[in-house]
Amino acid sequence: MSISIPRKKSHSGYRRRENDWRLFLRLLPYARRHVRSLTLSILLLVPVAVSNAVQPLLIGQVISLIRKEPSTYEFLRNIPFWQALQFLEVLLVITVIIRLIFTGFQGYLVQKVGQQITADIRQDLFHHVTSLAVRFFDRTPVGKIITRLTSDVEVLGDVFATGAIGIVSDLFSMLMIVGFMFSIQWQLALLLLVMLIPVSALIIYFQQQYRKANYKAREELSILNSQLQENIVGINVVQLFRREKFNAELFRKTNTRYVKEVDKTIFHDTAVSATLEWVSLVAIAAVLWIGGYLLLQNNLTFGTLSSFVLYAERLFQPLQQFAEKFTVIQSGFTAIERVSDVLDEPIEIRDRANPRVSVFDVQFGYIDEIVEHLESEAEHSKPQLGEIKFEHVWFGYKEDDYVIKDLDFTIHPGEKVALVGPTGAGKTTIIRLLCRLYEPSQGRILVDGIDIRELPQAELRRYMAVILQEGFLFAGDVKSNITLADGYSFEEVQQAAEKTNIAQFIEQLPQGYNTQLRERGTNLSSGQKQLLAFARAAIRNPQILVLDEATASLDVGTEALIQEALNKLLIGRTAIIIAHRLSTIRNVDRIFVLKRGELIEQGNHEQLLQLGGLYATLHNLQMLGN
Ligand SMILES: Nc1ncnc2c1ncn2[C@@H]1O[C@H](COP(=O)(O)OP(=O)(O)OP(=O)(O)O)[C@@H](O)[C@H]1O
Repeated sequence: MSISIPRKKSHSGYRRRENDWRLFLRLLPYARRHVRSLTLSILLLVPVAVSNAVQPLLIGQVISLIRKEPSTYEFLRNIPFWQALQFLEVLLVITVIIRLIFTGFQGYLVQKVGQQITADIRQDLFHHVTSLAVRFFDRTPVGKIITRLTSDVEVLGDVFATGAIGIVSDLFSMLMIVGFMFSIQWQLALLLLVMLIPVSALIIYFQQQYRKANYKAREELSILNSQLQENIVGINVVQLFRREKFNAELFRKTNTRYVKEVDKTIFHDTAVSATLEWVSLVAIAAVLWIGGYLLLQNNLTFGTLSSFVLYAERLFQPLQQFAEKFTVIQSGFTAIERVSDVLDEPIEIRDRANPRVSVFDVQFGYIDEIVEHLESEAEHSKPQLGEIKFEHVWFGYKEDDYVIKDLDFTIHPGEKVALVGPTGAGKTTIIRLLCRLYEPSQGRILVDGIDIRELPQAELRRYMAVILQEGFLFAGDVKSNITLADGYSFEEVQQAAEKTNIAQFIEQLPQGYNTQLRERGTNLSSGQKQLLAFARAAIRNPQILVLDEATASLDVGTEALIQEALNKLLIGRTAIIIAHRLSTIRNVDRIFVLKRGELIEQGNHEQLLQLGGLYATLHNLQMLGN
């Protein structure tokens, strides 16, 4: 178990920082599905922004009116004082009510849409990740994928949940305020505007720094989660080999790095708030200083000065909110960038757009028909389907490092072939290639004369059943672990269990077929898990059966029971059996002996013994062992 996860120096944050605009465009298809709610929520921001900008003006007018200053609007001067005052107060109350109601409703709407968009993205990510080729999972730590699917998507949701979309309204508010200010008194308006420019530049700088730190923090979080996941999954090894202290130290180091990066984000975030805090006070002081001077010179009324004191505060207030939201949006962009990394991961193994053929078209319409056909005639005639052909197949997990070299063989319908060879010879790899979990670098693989790349993957995998050494079980009951949501009836499940001689074992479980299994089947033994894997294969009536060390974890008694069931199951089907214990494959039709990815011997047990090659050596060694 390796705990250290290579830390890429040039992570994609540096490698390819997509510009924000392009990242934003990635959200558009999702936003388009909720276009009405989104438009409404943006439209609602307009009256909120207008009310916000109008309030200081109204307050200034009230003061001017009371002090009978010339800056009072003409039409207010022409109506009785109390009526004018009432008019301004009513307007003020209306603006307050508009802000109150619309802000609340808008917030609710945006959050609701945000949650839906987040759920859509999460769903797409899940679908995409589960469609990716095994190669992707070979190189990507699970924790990293989980972080992207959970917390990165969550951060994206925060963009909506915190109302960061209201950034539009903050911008609009600022524009409205600037407009109103210039309409009242241009010198003071200019003063505030000039102050706004360097402050905005400073904020943009801090935000950029924040973004960089945030990307790194998210990367560290991925590593942290990977370590966590690895330690939990491998808890037995961790405890048996007393790695707790050592792993805790590794974890502490990553944790410290994570906290350091988060600290940086906090620093840049608070730097923005602090800057804005004092700038808004300086702005008020500047307005009072210059405004006071103008007032003393009778170039400014008291009412207008009051309006500007309020404007100075309000101009920086949206900027402050803008900065806060900008921080959330920056994290959101980081999240889109990271989520996009996964979404952009090409699906290496795809079905052809128009698959030319279907394996089921060959002779029968549907697999069950094939099986029915086989079961009725199997005893008497040789099956016609289930041929496997490897044509000069080469393959390497890494480019040019071939682990399968020029494999060229045909397995005839109904033939039972065993793959033997030393550890690492490439036996499992052959199975993976046959199931199209990986694609050959050169050559092709044919099933019943059809190149497997021409077949939809679902059909190919329905045509064959693979039983691995480690049966994987999902959380759920025994029944659903056999059907795997394929719509088989309870009777069929029972029949499959009986066919594989495991019905008795299932009935002994506390609730029989309804016994709940824990995640990864931790409440069953390895042998018991394996038994369920046999039933899972049997119910599917596969034409090709692949057993990869499938009986290795069974005790001798159970193995004999399963072997008997297997013998029945194998009738009329092609089978590939991987086994290390050569005694279990003595009766197969042909044995392929592999060494470093090459097929070096083939024949039946007797022939190979006579040949006196690698098989004979392995056989003799095992005989000595017994
Ligand atoms: N996912 C992988 N990524 C990179 N290399 C791999 C991967 N899986 C297997 N290999 C390498 O490919 C070679 C063949 O492996 P394979 O699992 O096919 O051997 P095998 O014959 O099934 O071995 P065993 O008998 O131990 O199960 C080995 O050298 C192994 O290290």
